[in-house]
Amino acid sequence: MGDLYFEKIRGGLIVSCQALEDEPLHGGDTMAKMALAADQGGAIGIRANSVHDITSIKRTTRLPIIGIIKRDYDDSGVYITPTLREVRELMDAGVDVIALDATRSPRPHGETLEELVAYMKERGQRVMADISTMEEALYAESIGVDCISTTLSGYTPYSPQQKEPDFKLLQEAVRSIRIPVIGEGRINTPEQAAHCLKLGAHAVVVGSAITRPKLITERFAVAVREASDGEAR
Ligand SMILES: CC(=O)N[C@H](C=O)[C@@H](O)[C@H](O)[C@H](O)COP(=O)(O)O
Repeated sequence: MGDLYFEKIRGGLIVSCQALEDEPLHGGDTMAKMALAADQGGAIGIRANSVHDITSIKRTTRLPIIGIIKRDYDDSGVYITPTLREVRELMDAGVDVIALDATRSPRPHGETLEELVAYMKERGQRVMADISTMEEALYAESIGVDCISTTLSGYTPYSPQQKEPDFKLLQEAVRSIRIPVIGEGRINTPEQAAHCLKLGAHAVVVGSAITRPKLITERFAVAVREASDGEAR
């Protein structure tokens, strides 16, 4: 029998509920309320950052959780679940899947992706590899992760920098990889989310377009300003 988790999320929308310290919605039970709204709106899963948010989301909804801990270490650009310390914290909190940076960038303290994946798999923990290129996707699959997500395309210097989701990477990954491929990153409209599924994504993760009102407001504000400048001319 296949993994029930992947059956449950097949063809569904996962909502990323995150607000960092410098964001207006950070703190309290705000992300739990976001997760409840996502649940009521038809999401089939949540992606969340930090033990605090994960614990409060678990009190509010029973949706399965992809957990991460974003932590900056001085010597590294790797910030999504960078080291064993964050992996252990997430395993103690209990999440359905741990997502981690699976790019080529060196990790803090000389730790390696391979070691972290082996640690989790030995303990029966599902792992999602956040990748930015096909090479990283293939490597992550070869070391035994359970699924990959296109999360980091556009966030490494060697991946395409674009406003749109990386449909090309998604499509190539779906063609070449046997484990589930999740579409994630800059999916800003329902049409783009649907397109990811048409390309063969197992599920999609949408964050900012649903749970970051400051960014959503900025998009409207820019459009309105440009329209009113056009009128004035
Ligand atoms: C690059 C990075 O740090 N991505 C983070 C990963 O957890 C989140 O900040 C994103 O919100 C998430 O990936 C969903 O993407 P978007 O918000 O574009 O829908």
